[in-house]
Amino acid sequence: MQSSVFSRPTCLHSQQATGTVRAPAHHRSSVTCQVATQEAQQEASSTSSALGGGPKTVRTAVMGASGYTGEEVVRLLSLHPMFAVSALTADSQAGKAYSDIYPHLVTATKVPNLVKIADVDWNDIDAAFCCLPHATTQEVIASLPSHLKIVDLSADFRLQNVDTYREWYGGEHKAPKLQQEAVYGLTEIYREEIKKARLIANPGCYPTSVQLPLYPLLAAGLIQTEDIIVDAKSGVSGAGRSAKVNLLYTEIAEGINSYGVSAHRHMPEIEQGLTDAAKVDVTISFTPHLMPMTRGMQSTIYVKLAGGATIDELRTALKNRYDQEPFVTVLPEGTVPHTRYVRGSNHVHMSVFPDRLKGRAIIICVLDNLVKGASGQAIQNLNLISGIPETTGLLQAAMFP
Ligand SMILES: NC(=O)C1=CN([C@@H]2O[C@H](COP(=O)(O)OP(=O)(O)OC[C@H]3O[C@@H](n4cnc5c(N)ncnc54)[C@H](OP(=O)(O)O)[C@@H]3O)[C@@H](O)[C@H]2O)C=CC1
Ligand SMILES: CC(=O)N[C@@H](CCC(=O)OP(=O)(O)O)C(=O)O
Repeated sequence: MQSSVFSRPTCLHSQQATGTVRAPAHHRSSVTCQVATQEAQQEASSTSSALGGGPKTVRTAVMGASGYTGEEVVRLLSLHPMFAVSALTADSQAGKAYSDIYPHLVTATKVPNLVKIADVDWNDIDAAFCCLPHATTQEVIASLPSHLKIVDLSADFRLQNVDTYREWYGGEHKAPKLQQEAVYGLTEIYREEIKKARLIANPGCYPTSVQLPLYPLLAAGLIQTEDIIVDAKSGVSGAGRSAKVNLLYTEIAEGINSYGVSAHRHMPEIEQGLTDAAKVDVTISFTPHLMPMTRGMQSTIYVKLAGGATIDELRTALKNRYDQEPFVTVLPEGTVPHTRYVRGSNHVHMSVFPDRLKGRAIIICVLDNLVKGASGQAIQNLNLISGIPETTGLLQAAMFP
């Protein structure tokens, strides 16, 4: 069993000296990368898989591997010492070699060809990443054998209330029992529940970028539960790889547009998490925008301070909450987050600013929609439920410039 899906050495970090330097939080994303990658990999190699106490290598299947999030799982697993890619599925692209559809992964000579889901031998698989379009996933997952650990990247199991699912996704939930079993995979918030889970509902990209900053602030009563306004922006890869006219270069370049105005299906998902934090109903105003960039996401969030709280208190609360988190960095006062500083990485950057309007704050949070917004967080969650260090295979710094 191979521990890397690539045929050549892919990580120079594994040849570098170890150390125990811990950088200041705002530098941590890049500075500790070389050290921590090796530490995590050594720790991972000495940890038995929690998946039945069987082989150390976890044999994974990536369903929907011809799509963008599936590709991102395969790309990230090239640096993962414990997860092997043992099956790749596709629909229209089934039958092809992986490098035929993703030539940048031409060195991934050890990955299997794309097959239909029905042709996977699940006896040879320990865990699955489900990267299928939402509403197609419920029946697929319900049909899989129960020994599998599953991280579902679609929205199908995120909403705990199936009535809310019907309202926003336009149909009855087809696996309501499984829905009750699913654990929402916002790792930094629900880590302990995730460790014990078999089925993870991986969060949406927008919901990750809104809940990570707001959850601790609502839980601490530092911001009001009303009049939360989220202005969010996404790169085009957020819409997947399938061909659509509105995603053509000619329709995207040199302009931006809002979509899903007052109606985007991520609103109930975000409200579910924020309500859990505040312990009272929270509603938000949320408007997403499509940006002429390939990947990246920014949520600019306008909130009202609660009970005389100050901007410094908000910043301190977030810093304290995320100080030990390897993937979440609260930037120093006055520092503006940029999507380009998290591009290709599992890192989240956030910052708190005073609004010119008294009693209000502006919070900005950025991430890569395909990594922390999807496939990176999915691997982080499977690391957790496999009993290996959560950072395994994920500590690479952002691609810049
Ligand atoms: N893109 C992003 O930034 C994010 C996406 N997500 C979610 O992740 C999931 C995957 O998204 P993404 O990778 O962007 O989507 P893509 O459209 O890029 O890929 C979809 C994949 O699913 C396969 N597929 C489509 N229909 C079927 C079917 N009926 N049966 C079996 N396989 C099928 C496709 O196969 P083929 O190509 O062979 O036809 C392809 O491999 C979605 O639920 C999405 O909402 C979540 C967070 C962020
Ligand atoms: C740019 C773009 O189209 N983004 C997608 C969101 C990303 C995503 O796929 O979210 P889910 O996992 O919830 O489906 C959208 O707005 O529907």
